Amino acid sequence: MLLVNLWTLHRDPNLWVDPTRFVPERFEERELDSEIYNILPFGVGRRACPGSVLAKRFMANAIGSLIQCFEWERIGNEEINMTEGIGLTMPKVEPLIALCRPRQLMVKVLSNI
Ligand code: HEM
Repeated sequence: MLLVNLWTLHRDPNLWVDPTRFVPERFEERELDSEIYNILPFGVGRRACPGSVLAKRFMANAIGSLIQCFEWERIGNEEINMTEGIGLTMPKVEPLIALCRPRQLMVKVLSNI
Protein backbone atom coordinates (compact mmCIF):
# COMPACT_ATOMS: atom_id res chain seq x y z
CA MET A 1 0.00 0.00 0.00
CA LEU A 2 1.32 3.43 -0.93
CA LEU A 3 0.18 6.40 1.13
CA VAL A 4 0.91 9.88 -0.22
CA ASN A 5 1.58 12.48 2.44
CA LEU A 6 -0.81 15.21 1.30
CA TRP A 7 -0.22 17.25 4.47
CA THR A 8 3.44 17.71 3.52
CA LEU A 9 2.71 18.22 -0.18
CA HIS A 10 0.24 21.01 0.64
CA ARG A 11 2.78 22.76 2.88
CA ASP A 12 5.92 22.34 0.80
CA PRO A 13 7.69 25.74 0.61
CA ASN A 14 9.28 24.61 -2.69
CA LEU A 15 5.81 24.43 -4.23
CA TRP A 16 3.93 27.18 -2.38
CA VAL A 17 4.76 30.75 -1.46
CA ASP A 18 4.28 31.16 2.29
CA PRO A 19 2.40 27.82 2.45
CA THR A 20 0.75 28.16 5.86
CA ARG A 21 -0.70 31.64 5.21
CA PHE A 22 -4.42 31.79 4.37
CA VAL A 23 -4.34 33.29 0.88
CA PRO A 24 -7.39 32.06 -1.06
CA GLU A 25 -6.41 34.36 -3.94
CA ARG A 26 -3.58 31.97 -4.75
CA PHE A 27 -6.21 29.67 -6.31
CA GLU A 28 -7.90 32.33 -8.44
CA GLU A 29 -5.82 31.75 -11.51
CA ARG A 30 -6.28 28.04 -11.91
CA GLU A 31 -8.61 25.12 -11.68
CA LEU A 32 -8.15 22.62 -8.85
CA ASP A 33 -8.68 19.81 -11.34
CA SER A 34 -5.78 20.87 -13.52
CA GLU A 35 -2.84 18.61 -14.24
CA ILE A 36 -0.72 20.34 -11.60
CA TYR A 37 0.01 17.82 -8.88
CA ASN A 38 0.96 20.12 -6.03
CA ILE A 39 -2.57 20.19 -4.61
CA LEU A 40 -4.46 16.93 -4.20
CA PRO A 41 -7.21 17.40 -1.61
CA PHE A 42 -9.20 14.55 -3.17
CA GLY A 43 -6.33 12.24 -4.02
CA VAL A 44 -5.52 11.30 -7.60
CA GLY A 45 -5.87 8.38 -9.99
CA ARG A 46 -8.16 5.36 -9.80
CA ARG A 47 -8.70 5.59 -6.05
CA ALA A 48 -9.27 9.36 -5.99
CA CYS A 49 -12.32 10.60 -4.13
CA PRO A 50 -15.50 9.80 -6.11
CA GLY A 51 -17.36 12.46 -4.11
CA SER A 52 -15.15 15.37 -5.20
CA VAL A 53 -17.67 16.94 -7.60
CA LEU A 54 -20.44 16.75 -5.00
CA ALA A 55 -18.11 18.03 -2.28
CA LYS A 56 -16.98 21.07 -4.29
CA ARG A 57 -20.54 22.03 -5.19
CA PHE A 58 -21.81 21.43 -1.70
CA MET A 59 -19.01 23.42 -0.09
CA ALA A 60 -19.71 26.47 -2.24
CA ASN A 61 -23.42 26.20 -1.33
CA ALA A 62 -22.79 25.62 2.35
CA ILE A 63 -20.29 28.47 2.78
CA GLY A 64 -22.39 30.78 0.58
CA SER A 65 -25.51 30.05 2.65
CA LEU A 66 -23.71 30.62 5.95
CA ILE A 67 -22.50 34.02 4.74
CA GLN A 68 -25.75 34.99 3.05
CA CYS A 69 -28.07 33.98 5.89
CA PHE A 70 -26.06 34.94 8.99
CA GLU A 71 -24.01 37.80 10.36
CA TRP A 72 -20.76 36.54 11.85
CA GLU A 73 -18.70 38.15 14.59
CA ARG A 74 -15.63 37.15 16.45
CA ILE A 75 -15.56 37.03 20.22
CA GLY A 76 -12.48 38.94 21.34
CA ASN A 77 -9.81 40.70 19.29
CA GLU A 78 -6.73 38.63 20.02
CA GLU A 79 -4.95 36.99 17.10
CA ILE A 80 -6.49 33.64 16.18
CA ASN A 81 -4.29 30.73 17.16
CA MET A 82 -4.10 28.53 14.06
CA THR A 83 -2.00 25.79 15.69
CA GLU A 84 -3.21 22.41 14.49
CA GLY A 85 -4.24 19.76 16.98
CA ILE A 86 -4.11 16.00 16.52
CA GLY A 87 -6.92 14.19 14.78
CA LEU A 88 -8.23 12.96 11.47
CA THR A 89 -10.12 16.13 10.60
CA MET A 90 -7.32 18.52 11.61
CA PRO A 91 -8.87 20.24 14.62
CA LYS A 92 -7.35 23.48 15.92
CA VAL A 93 -5.73 23.33 19.35
CA GLU A 94 -7.85 26.30 20.38
CA PRO A 95 -11.35 26.03 18.93
CA LEU A 96 -12.57 29.13 17.11
CA ILE A 97 -15.56 30.60 18.87
CA ALA A 98 -17.77 32.84 16.74
CA LEU A 99 -21.12 34.48 17.23
CA CYS A 100 -23.71 34.24 14.49
CA ARG A 101 -27.15 35.71 14.18
CA PRO A 102 -29.64 35.42 11.31
CA ARG A 103 -29.64 38.42 8.98
CA GLN A 104 -32.81 40.47 9.27
CA LEU A 105 -34.02 39.27 5.86
CA MET A 106 -33.62 35.67 6.92
CA VAL A 107 -35.42 35.74 10.29
CA LYS A 108 -38.82 35.01 8.76
CA VAL A 109 -37.46 32.37 6.39
CA LEU A 110 -35.55 30.55 9.11
CA SER A 111 -38.39 30.68 11.65
CA ASN A 112 -40.60 28.75 9.18
CA ILE A 113 -38.15 25.85 8.87
C1 HEM B 1 -14.30 18.18 1.14
C2 HEM B 1 -14.78 16.95 1.03
C3 HEM B 1 -13.96 15.72 0.71
C4 HEM B 1 -12.59 15.55 0.71
C5 HEM B 1 -11.49 16.57 1.02
C6 HEM B 1 -12.34 14.17 0.34
C7 HEM B 1 -11.09 13.60 0.23
C8 HEM B 1 -10.86 12.28 -0.09
C9 HEM B 1 -9.55 11.68 -0.20
C10 HEM B 1 -8.21 12.40 -0.01
C11 HEM B 1 -9.72 10.37 -0.49
C12 HEM B 1 -8.62 9.30 -0.68
C13 HEM B 1 -8.19 9.29 -2.12
C14 HEM B 1 -6.98 8.37 -2.30
O1 HEM B 1 -6.94 7.28 -1.69
O2 HEM B 1 -6.06 8.76 -3.03
C15 HEM B 1 -11.16 10.13 -0.57
C16 HEM B 1 -11.71 8.92 -0.84
C17 HEM B 1 -13.06 8.70 -0.91
N1 HEM B 1 -14.06 9.61 -0.79
FE1 HEM B 1 -13.81 11.57 -0.39
N2 HEM B 1 -13.55 13.54 0.13
C18 HEM B 1 -14.55 14.46 0.33
C19 HEM B 1 -15.91 14.24 0.18
C20 HEM B 1 -16.49 13.04 -0.19
C21 HEM B 1 -17.90 12.85 -0.45
C22 HEM B 1 -18.96 13.99 -0.37
C23 HEM B 1 -18.07 11.54 -0.76
C24 HEM B 1 -19.31 10.78 -1.10
C25 HEM B 1 -20.49 11.35 -1.34
C26 HEM B 1 -16.76 10.91 -0.68
C27 HEM B 1 -16.53 9.58 -0.91
C28 HEM B 1 -15.29 8.99 -0.95
C29 HEM B 1 -15.05 7.55 -1.16
C30 HEM B 1 -16.11 6.47 -1.37
C31 HEM B 1 -13.66 7.37 -1.15
C32 HEM B 1 -12.90 6.05 -1.32
C33 HEM B 1 -12.53 5.89 -2.80
C34 HEM B 1 -11.68 4.62 -3.03
O3 HEM B 1 -10.99 4.20 -2.11
O4 HEM B 1 -11.72 4.09 -4.16
N3 HEM B 1 -15.82 11.85 -0.35
N4 HEM B 1 -11.82 11.29 -0.33
